[in-house]
Amino acid sequence: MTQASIGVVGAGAWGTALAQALASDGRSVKLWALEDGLADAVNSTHRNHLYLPSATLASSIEATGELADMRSCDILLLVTPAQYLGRVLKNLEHFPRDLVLCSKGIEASSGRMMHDVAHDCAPQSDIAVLSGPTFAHEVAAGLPCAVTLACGGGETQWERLAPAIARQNFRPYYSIDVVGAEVGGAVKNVLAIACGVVEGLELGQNARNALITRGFAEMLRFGVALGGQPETLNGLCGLGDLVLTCSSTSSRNFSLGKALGEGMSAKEALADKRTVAEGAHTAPVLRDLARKQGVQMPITEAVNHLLEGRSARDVVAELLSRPLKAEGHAH
Ligand SMILES: NC(=O)C1=CN([C@@H]2O[C@H](COP(=O)(O)OP(=O)(O)OC[C@H]3O[C@@H](n4cnc5c(N)ncnc54)[C@H](O)[C@@H]3O)[C@@H](O)[C@H]2O)C=CC1
Ligand SMILES: O=C(CO)COP(=O)(O)O
Repeated sequence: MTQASIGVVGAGAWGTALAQALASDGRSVKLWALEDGLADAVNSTHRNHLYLPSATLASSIEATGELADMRSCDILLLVTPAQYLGRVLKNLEHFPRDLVLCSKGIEASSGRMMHDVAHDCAPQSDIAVLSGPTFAHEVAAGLPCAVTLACGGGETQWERLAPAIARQNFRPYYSIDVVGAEVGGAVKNVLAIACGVVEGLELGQNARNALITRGFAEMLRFGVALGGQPETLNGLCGLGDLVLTCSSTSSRNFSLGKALGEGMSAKEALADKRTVAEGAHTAPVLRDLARKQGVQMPITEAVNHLLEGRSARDVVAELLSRPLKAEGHAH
């Protein structure tokens, strides 16, 4: 049987790392890069100097600046920042049967989750979500990791995707819960900003772990309200990614929060960034969706206050002054 041909759309840190993981067994992988000259630089130097300078890339990665070159792919991994997914999909001329969404966020202008954005553009394709605890630089270095691969097309899609995506050190776990997988990735980015603030203010490890646990309760409430399964959020794409991202300055979201906790203004912290801190874009739309669903998300509300310019100390004091309640309370 011939191997499915794979394309990766988006040559930021994560798209580049995914291309590298998939090319690690010598398979050829197409990689679309937006920036002028980046595709040529990747092909000639086997490096992505803009987004992942630490990695040496396989020569079987073929980068291109032309989206039209992705038309021959059987499987496309979509790895743009969440706010650009709709725009890039509109420019794709042809959609393969399998689309794998790898962005972690919610479209701010419409409140749509990524699978809704993709479905609206490509209603004939089966849509899967790949998400989990995966810092790009570690994946690109070939270190082991595991992800949730939630297949909207069910087991038959999994049977197509698993052999194309699994590698010795890159282990996908099957799920059918696309909504749960997307909620995990989108919400953990917002919570990582909050944990960074705790680090920046030097509030200690107890406070950070309280925030992770209470943040997880928010993620669960929101995910279940949208129709996701609790067991998905207990897994790699939920709790697993939350713990990773809330514990390390390798996370752009955690680092953003840390800068805010150290006293930098949101405007300064977000200025002139080539790389994306998705939580800053997701936080307002997540708050609006949660309010619409009647789901309480006090940490998400607090992150919004910070991004709107309130001082980190005031926001933390407000969180700590909330009325006491039962730990397992549903709201
Ligand atoms: N970096 C990581 O470790 C991981 C990132 N992700 C997710 O992957 C997604 C992409 O993140 P990264 O690759 O880290 O991005 P990055 O921060 O490394 O790079 C920014 C990306 O935005 C793209 N971009 C900028 N303007 C654009 C436009 N107008 N249209 C389309 N694309 C545009 C750039 O071409 C580049 O690919 C995000 O949703 C992120 O949450 C998921 C897992 C791990
Ligand atoms: O999603 C990630 C790890 O799983 C990367 O986190 P950041 O986007 O915060 O860097």
